[in-house]
Amino acid sequence: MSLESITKSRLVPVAVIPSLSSALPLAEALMEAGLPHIEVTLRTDCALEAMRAICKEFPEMTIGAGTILDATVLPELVEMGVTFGVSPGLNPEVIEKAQSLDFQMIPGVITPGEVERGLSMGLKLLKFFPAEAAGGVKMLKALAGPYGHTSVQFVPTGGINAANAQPYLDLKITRAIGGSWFVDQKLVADGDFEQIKTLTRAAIKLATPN
Ligand SMILES: O=C(O)C(=O)C[C@H](O)[C@H](O)COP(=O)(O)O
Repeated sequence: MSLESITKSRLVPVAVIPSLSSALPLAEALMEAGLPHIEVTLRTDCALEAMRAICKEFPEMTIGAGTILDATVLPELVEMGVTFGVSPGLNPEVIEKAQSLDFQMIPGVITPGEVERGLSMGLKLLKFFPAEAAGGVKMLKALAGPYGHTSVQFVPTGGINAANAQPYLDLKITRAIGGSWFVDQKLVADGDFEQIKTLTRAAIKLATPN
């Protein structure tokens, strides 16, 4: 499976799943709202099981794993049908292992040095993280100067919400934006999937090009 639905919607939902019982209702809410993909962060004990359940019940969804901090988890992700991985930083060991498994990683970068490290490893899609704290749209625009003519694109993530998303989306170098504001951890924990659907529909409206 490709990243087609991410490229089309320009939106990556970054979810923290507190308990296994929330996994399928969350995936269903995203599907019903019109977003057939999810990034599940590896920050909770049930994250792997949650991804396995979503892969099984929603084979039409594109599933990604977030917060990949070491390479050892990668074979299991591939085996269960996860399509892409996201990490807060660029860890060459993780990238090399992912490449050997033909698994797409979207590592986090901020600085020109990190961008070039990614380029030298053949990566075309990088996460700009933590976007707001690291200079936001201004920083990303500055990076678009020397790197805009290459084929690299970014997924700005970190501190992005409905109020500040638009200027990121307006940049050609932005493939998609990532965020948790419409799949908020508290809403997931409270089981408020109706509100998640409402926020997701609004986020899709904001991000999807006309
Ligand atoms: O751990 C990862 O691999 C991540 O993907 C980090 C997340 O992108 C951000 O934690 C989301 O940031 P917020 O939208 O501000 O909640």
